[in-house]
Amino acid sequence: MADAVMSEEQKFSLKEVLDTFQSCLTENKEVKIDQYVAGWRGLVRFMNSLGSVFSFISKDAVSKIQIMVNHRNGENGAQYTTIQSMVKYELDNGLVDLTKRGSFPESGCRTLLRLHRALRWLELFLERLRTSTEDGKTSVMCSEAYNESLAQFHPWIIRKASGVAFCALPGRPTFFEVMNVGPPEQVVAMLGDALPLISEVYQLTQDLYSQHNLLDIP
Ligand SMILES: CCCCCCCCCCCCC/C=C/[C@@H](O)[C@H](COP(=O)(O)O)NC(=O)CCCCCCCCCCCCCCC
Repeated sequence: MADAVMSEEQKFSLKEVLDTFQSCLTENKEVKIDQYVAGWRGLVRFMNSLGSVFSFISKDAVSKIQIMVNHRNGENGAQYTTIQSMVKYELDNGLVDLTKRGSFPESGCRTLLRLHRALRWLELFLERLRTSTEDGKTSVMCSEAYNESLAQFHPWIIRKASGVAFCALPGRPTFFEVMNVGPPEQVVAMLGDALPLISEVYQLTQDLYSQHNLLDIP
C-alpha cells in the first residue's frame, strides 16, 4: 500500500497537469468543464507541495473547484458540460447576478470567471519561467505575473498576503525539480509546448465572456 502511494506521488508531474488543460478543447473549440476543473485540481496539488504558506490560496481555489463539481453533479449537470453550454444555460434561465451580488453567489459563470482570471496569471507566470535564466527569481516572476493579471481584481489585503506568499517560493532550480518533468531544458521545452494551448483555452473563454458581457460579474 505504502509503495503504491509512493509511486503515485513520484509519478506526479506538472506535464500531466498542463496536458489536462490541453484536453479541455473539443473539436468545435468549446472548453470542457471536467477537464478544466481537473487541471486546476492538479495545479492546487502542485501548489500544496510547495508549502503551507499557500494554503489560503489553495483553500479559495478548492472551494471554487468544488462549486463547479457540484454544478456538474447536480440535476442540471449536462448543461455544465462545456463553458459554452454553461453560459447559455445560466443566462437563458437568469441564474447569474450580472451587476450586483444577489441570489446567485455560486453561479457557474461567476465562479469560473475567478478561475479564468487566475489562468491568465498562470499563463504569464509560466511564460516568464520558460524564458528565465538560471538565476531568475521565481518570486519576482510570480509577482509580476500577478500584478499584470489577478491583482487588479483583489483588494489590498489579498494583494498584501499574496506578496508575502510569493516570497516563500523556492528558487528556479528547486521549482523545476518539484515540477518533476526532467532536466531544465526539458521543462523549458514542455512549457513551450503547453503554453499555446493554455493561451487558447484562456482566449476562447475570454472571447465568450466578453461577447456576453460577463467579464465583470461581481
Ligand atoms: C506557485 C505559486 C502560487 C501562486 C498563486 C498565484 C495566485 C494568487 C492568487 C491569490 C488568491 C488569494 C485567495 C483569495 C481569493 C479570492 O478573494 C478571489 C476572489 O474570489 P471571490 O470573488 O469569490 O471573493 N479568488 C480568486 O481570485 C481565485 C484565485 C484562484 C487562485 C488559484 C491559484 C492556483 C495556483 C496554482 C499554482 C500552480 C503553479 C504552477 C506553476 C508551475
